[in-house]
Amino acid sequence: MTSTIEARNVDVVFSSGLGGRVRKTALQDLSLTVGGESPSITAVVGESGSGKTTLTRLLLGFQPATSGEVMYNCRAMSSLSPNEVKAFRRDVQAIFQDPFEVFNPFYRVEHPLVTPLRTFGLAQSKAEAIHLIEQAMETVGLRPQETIGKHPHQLSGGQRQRIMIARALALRPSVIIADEPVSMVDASLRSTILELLWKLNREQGIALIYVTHDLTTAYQVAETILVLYGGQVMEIGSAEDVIHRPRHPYTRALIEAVPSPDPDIPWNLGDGSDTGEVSNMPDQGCAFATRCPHVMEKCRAQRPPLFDTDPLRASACWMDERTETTTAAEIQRRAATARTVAAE
Ligand SMILES: Nc1ncnc2c1ncn2[C@@H]1O[C@H](COP(=O)(O)OP(=O)(O)OP(=O)(O)O)[C@@H](O)[C@H]1O
Repeated sequence: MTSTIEARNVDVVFSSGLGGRVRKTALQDLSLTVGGESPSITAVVGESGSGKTTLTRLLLGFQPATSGEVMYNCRAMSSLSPNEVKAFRRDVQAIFQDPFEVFNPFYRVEHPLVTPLRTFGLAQSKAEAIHLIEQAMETVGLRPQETIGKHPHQLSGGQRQRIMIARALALRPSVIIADEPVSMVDASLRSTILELLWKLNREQGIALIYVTHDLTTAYQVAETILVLYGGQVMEIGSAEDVIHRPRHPYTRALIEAVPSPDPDIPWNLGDGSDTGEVSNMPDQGCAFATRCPHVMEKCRAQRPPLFDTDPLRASACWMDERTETTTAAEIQRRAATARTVAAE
């Protein structure tokens, strides 16, 4: 059983301009529960300005609700004592979009990991902190001996993002809120990091909120999808229902806007399949039409049509390689190899 965070009918209204006369409702009547008995992955999907960052800040306790309440383990966040707030700060971790912004360029990359371990009393000495950091780095596929001691600019964007995930992990959280964690990494690393988040949920029972503008990656990893527009929940339901049986016109419009690798083949709507399995997807849509385990299976099988259509997107499927940096040339090389396999 993990901790529970619950937003109950929350409004967030910002006042700005002269005398605070300009009012903007960033979230309206929003309710959402994560964690609890069966911790899962909840994706919050919305376009720019829909209120994703405001929701992230609200759930992290950085943004007060104008009305409604955010509960942490059934207690109103606004009523937590300083010690309870400290426990919350360890238990609920965040991963942000830009892994460079979080680092201080003057410190070595392990600095933002050592400090919270000491602050939260999880390590009694620097040596113990380093040991915990090494473990967390290994969990996220980093080699500690090649990482510790470096400065942020000496690592790739993907490595920096994994350090941030390692930082979150080292604090043994029960909830992680990942705000656009893959929007600044390339296609290949995107899959690796999404798979990593997926594993953290499955193997360590961490509840995850995955905030994204990208419906396709939401579908790949999440059990529940919440569609946000103009600060309001347009739709919330199981990933299968939201994608295959969208109820709200806005959700349908979002789905229809997802580009297919083959422009002549629609992504998924229209064939009436209700199986819950993803068999209604055209082969060419594999990279975006499948959820995490299916993606891995299909891509390990190197399905030829996928690689013929769009090498860049297809590269997102290479889940079993922990690629540190993937250049465009490498993607082309992989696509060429796949085409050769297809020809044989
Ligand atoms: N501090 C603030 N003061 C006034 N308005 C704000 C403030 N923060 C956010 N807003 C407004 O609230 C709305 C939601 O903003 P928010 O940053 O949550 O959206 P978002 O979905 O995260 O967008 P993006 O994907 O572009 O980051 C926007 O219209 C924004 O201009």
